[in-house]
Amino acid sequence: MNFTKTKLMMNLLLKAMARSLNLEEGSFLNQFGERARMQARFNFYPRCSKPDLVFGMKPHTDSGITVLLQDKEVEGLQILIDDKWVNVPTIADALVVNLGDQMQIMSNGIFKSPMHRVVTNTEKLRMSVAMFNEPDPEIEIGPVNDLIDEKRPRLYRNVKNYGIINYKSHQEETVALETIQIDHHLCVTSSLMSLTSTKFVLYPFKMLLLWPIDLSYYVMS
Ligand SMILES: O=C(O)CCC(=O)C(=O)O
Ligand SMILES: [Fe+2]
Repeated sequence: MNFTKTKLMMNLLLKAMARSLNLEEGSFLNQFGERARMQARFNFYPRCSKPDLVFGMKPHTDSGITVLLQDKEVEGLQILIDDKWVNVPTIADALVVNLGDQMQIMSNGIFKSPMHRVVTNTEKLRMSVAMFNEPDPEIEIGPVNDLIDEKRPRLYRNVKNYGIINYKSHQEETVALETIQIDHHLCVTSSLMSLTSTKFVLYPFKMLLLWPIDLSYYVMS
């Protein structure tokens, strides 16, 4: 994967996501700033004789927005849907896009940051490449104003350098989002739940998105 091209694709996605919520195109992208971070991680999961005891990667949520190139054949990535771990299918040459906590924050809870993990197996090793795009840690990010109203009050405080908060929570096995969550009356939260359920959506241009979004106007060259 190429850094510049991946960033261009992520920028398009961020604009498309904003438009899908009838927001101004830069509502998410501008919060990433000129000095947004882009990091790559190459994951190697060897075969394991005790896959029921050993994770490839323990359950976590990503911090920003992630584009993942999975192993062509070997499954291993799972996301948590309704308290059940569900395999993310392998599709040759497809990119998996995963939204992290900061997208949940900026969208005031509309886009979900799915809990995910990687399991090992006894037969085959697995590899993946993840590209992580995060807002400039110096920039304060927060829910887009147009997504806050009486029916949908602000769910998160503004925050800077969320990557570090998420990293520390991962080490301590606590939930990072809870540290910046603003608690409201229960009925408000439950009305939001119907909007936020995570789904797999497969698009003709081979992108597997781990959240519901209408990208019908968006064309990849
Ligand atoms: O290897 C994978 O499929 C997922 C890796 C992952 O979740 C991560 O690097 O954050
Ligand atoms: Fe991840």
